[in-house]
Amino acid sequence: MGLSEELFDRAVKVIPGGVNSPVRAYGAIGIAPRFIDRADGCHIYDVDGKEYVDYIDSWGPMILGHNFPEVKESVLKACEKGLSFGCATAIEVEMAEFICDHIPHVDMVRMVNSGTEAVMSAVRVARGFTGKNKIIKFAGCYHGHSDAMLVSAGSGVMTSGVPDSAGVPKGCTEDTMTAVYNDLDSVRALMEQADGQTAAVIVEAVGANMGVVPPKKGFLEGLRKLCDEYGALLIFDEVITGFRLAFGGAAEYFGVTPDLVTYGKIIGAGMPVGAYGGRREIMELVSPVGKVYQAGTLSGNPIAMAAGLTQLKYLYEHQEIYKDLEEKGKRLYGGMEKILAEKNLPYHINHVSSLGSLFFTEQEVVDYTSAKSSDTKAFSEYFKGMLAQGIHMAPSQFEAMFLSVAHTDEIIDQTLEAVRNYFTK
Ligand SMILES: Cc1ncc(COP(=O)(O)O)c(C=O)c1O
Ligand SMILES: N[C@H](C=O)CCC(=O)O
Repeated sequence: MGLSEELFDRAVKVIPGGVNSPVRAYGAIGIAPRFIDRADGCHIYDVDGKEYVDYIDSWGPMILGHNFPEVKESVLKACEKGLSFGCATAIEVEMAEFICDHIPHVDMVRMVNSGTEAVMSAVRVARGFTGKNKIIKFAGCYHGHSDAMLVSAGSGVMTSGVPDSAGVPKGCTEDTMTAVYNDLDSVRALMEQADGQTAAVIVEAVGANMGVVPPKKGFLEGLRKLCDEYGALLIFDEVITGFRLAFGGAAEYFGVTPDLVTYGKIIGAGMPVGAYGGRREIMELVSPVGKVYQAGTLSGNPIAMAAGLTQLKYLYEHQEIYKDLEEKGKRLYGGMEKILAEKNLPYHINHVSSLGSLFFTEQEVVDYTSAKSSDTKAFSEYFKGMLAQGIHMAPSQFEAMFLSVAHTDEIIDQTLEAVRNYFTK
């Protein structure tokens, strides 16, 4: 028994499921999770001293790779001044100015501590602004674990086969309507049903919590039009795509402008941060200027701001990174597609730039239903086969693989070799 197994045995006695977030528990895999000691570049090391190529990247924020020197230094420097003041700071103003100066659809932004908080707050603002209550989300899209969003959610909710959560009163979700991803007719039907009472449509512009599901051509543009037609706000949840697909996130990548946007872990470079922002007239409704209450003791934490701002500035000044990530994505996911074809395997790869998923299904995956047709047992065997070869991926069929600039061509080719080995059984 290794140290990870020993730690897991101890953990399950004192932490529900032994983990602080469900998907980490390897629930669908049936082995103890790897307990991680440290990470550097594209590698992660477990407590047993094993090295893995990491394709989780802390679920997205490590765009520059783990332990990126400038980010680490900024954190150490900020720590010397104190860890938290619960008061206004210069760095949070700098962070907000930087985002507002460089993201055209963000005039004002409010920092929070997680993606969950960002979405919960954005939805509240959308309701406050429009004076309407109904929200449309998409089956298989995950927007964190606030009560109103735990309806047909993706990510860990999908992996564990729990369609909704216990403990969420019916009243909290009765205004949440669920549409089919990539299906504009389903959105129009709900808008009609809501009879002018839709406050907002919230969408992951690239679905990344039912595995990676790209928007079909015209889908995001269609959402924009429907929102305008029915007087609803369009919210892009860019917790995964923001500053990753392009500096301006999915909005820039696909050329569609949302009214509100939510960010998460990426703007903290891995520190616990979230943010929501958008047009001035909407954001001016947020307390203390407006009537929509939202607060947070640790919001705008100076250490998190230092890490995040350093990463954002680096990304902005080195935008060639986005072309590089696109190329890396083609090399990895395109390479996997070729291996599947070589081996006559009917499975599907979906990818958008650095995000990708291999689905163990013969169906093209375009929405929640087709994602769910995947053979999760086959995924689980594949996961174990890749882990044994030193490749660390999300332990669920319904999560994305994340590339960083630290994944070199050589590392990607080694990963492809591991994929080929696995399928040469
Ligand atoms: C698209 C999306 N929105 C919201 C969240 C919630 O963020 P957090 O886990 O930081 O609360 C996540 C991930 O967890 C996410 O992927
Ligand atoms: N899919 C989630 C984030 O994007 C997984 C992270 C978590 O919930 O722990």
